[in-house]
Amino acid sequence: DPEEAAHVDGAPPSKIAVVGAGIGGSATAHFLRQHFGPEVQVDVFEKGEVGGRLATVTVNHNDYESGGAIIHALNLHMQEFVKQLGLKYRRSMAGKMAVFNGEEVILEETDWYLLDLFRLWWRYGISFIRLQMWVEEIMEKFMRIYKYQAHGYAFSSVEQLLDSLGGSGFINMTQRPLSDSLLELGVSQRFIDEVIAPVMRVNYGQNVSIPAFVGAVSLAGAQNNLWAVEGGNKLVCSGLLKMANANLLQAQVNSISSVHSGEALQYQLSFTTPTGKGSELYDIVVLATPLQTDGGSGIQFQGFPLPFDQLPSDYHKTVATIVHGYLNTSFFGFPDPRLFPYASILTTETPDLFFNSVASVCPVNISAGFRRKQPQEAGVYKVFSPQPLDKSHLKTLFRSYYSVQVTEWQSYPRYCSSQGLPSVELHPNLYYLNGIEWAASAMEMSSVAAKNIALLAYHRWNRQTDMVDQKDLMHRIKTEL
Ligand SMILES: Cc1cc2nc3c(=O)[nH]c(=O)nc-3n(C[C@H](O)[C@H](O)[C@H](O)COP(=O)(O)OP(=O)(O)OC[C@H]3O[C@@H](n4cnc5c(N)ncnc54)[C@H](O)[C@@H]3O)c2cc1C
Ligand SMILES: CC(C)=CCC/C(C)=C/CC/C(C)=C/CSC[C@H](N)C(=O)O
Repeated sequence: DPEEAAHVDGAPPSKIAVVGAGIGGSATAHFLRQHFGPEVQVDVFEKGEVGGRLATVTVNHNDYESGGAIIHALNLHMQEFVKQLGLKYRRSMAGKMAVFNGEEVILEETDWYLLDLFRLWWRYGISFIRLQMWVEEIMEKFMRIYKYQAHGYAFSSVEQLLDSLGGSGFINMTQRPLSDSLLELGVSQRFIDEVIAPVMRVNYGQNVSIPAFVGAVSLAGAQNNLWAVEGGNKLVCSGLLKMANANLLQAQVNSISSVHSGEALQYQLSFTTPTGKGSELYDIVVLATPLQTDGGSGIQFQGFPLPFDQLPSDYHKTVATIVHGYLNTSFFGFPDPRLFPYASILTTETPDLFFNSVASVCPVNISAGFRRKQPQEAGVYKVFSPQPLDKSHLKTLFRSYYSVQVTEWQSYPRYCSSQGLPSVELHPNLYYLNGIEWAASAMEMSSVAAKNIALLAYHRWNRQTDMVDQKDLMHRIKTEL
């Protein structure tokens, strides 16, 4: 029982560990400092690079996002971090988009908004209006989290959090395929195949049977109000760690054991640093890393049972290939590259198609007079694919190239609508931030989870049960003094 956590009443924790310095771990360190105050020691363990899945690669003296790239205009935690850290916004320059079915471009954006609308209506009826309204409604409900968190409310599970935002409707959305929800909404099968499936492929590398909740987040990520952080999104992570006055330890955590001394429960973290092995005791531990069996954190848990029979299932592999070269526009039906008008190409679910998307990308420092290269010039492109591209794939997509850089990501959960959502409270004072990714994986989801876990840890430590899993929060907040 989490409320049984044993510590001397009234005494604050002296040491807290956070495992992982991606956006989730860095934001957790920041919020823990906010809630527990300046005295507590916050140690952040990171086995790789600060930023985790937010990372850049350098091409020709410019840096490009190879992991998490875009942020929604209504992602308020990310917005607030950027403001507090004195960083700058970079508007996402999407450019024109097209959908390719392996043989030809079947759908394209033009310079004429009204023409685009007319074409959408002609081809799909009012599906796109229904879809837009559906995504807007979900976003509006999602935004409630900021109010609840600002008032200090926390949730003990992802289900409780989602329930407070959108009731059983949101929880159902994590359990049913996106395609079912959209068909029920009156969206046509053709629209699902030609528009929705390509968006799911570019964003989550998966198909329209992923759960409706993550599907809606993915569709929000296809709207045109997106931005990124000037200089690279990972700057938020290093900035938050600094602002939190956290100790960053370059170390891989190998095991976490529970240690009881009298009334008190603590956790012993054993870890490996570049110079040797070590171990430390902590009052509170936050795991801000995926815990899946294959390629996950590799942490062993000793002395206490975990609240799941088995670790959450595997993550999906996404390969991000950044190519500096000349796009082979003939492959898309444009023998003359000067007539190729698109900045990004999405793809339909087509057997034998080896890539999910290819897009001309902007460097993270766009202010230095950037101009998107024309297809007849050498440019920098990002290809997402489920498997690494071989030479023949590269030859198909590019006439020639100067450089190729490959990042193989364990990117997001392999979503399936029958899986449940894992617990985020693993044992008293031991929390699992990335449980939220099984609802949807995005920078803002990890940030929302970070705030929730910092609040939850604080309320559990201080036994403030009236601040956890409260019902009817909208009404409560309105009537609070
Ligand atoms: C290719 C790609 C594109 C994406 N695009 C977007 C996008 O455009 N917009 C968006 O919002 N989201 C996007 N995402 C998702 C987003 O990047 C993630 O949801 C988010 O970055 C997850 O952050 P996190 O801190 O929770 O996890 P991570 O970033 O994975 O951080 C976990 C950290 O823990 C460390 N770690 C693991 N085990 C240990 C251990 N035992 N000891 C010490 N350290 C350990 C890891 O090295 C890692 O740094 C994308 C992801 C990928 C892969
Ligand atoms: C969490 C909420 C409410 C909204 C987030 C919307 C958002 C930004 C979703 C993005 C999801 C995602 C995992 C995108 C990956 S690929 C991004 C891009 N197409 C690229 O080319 O890198």
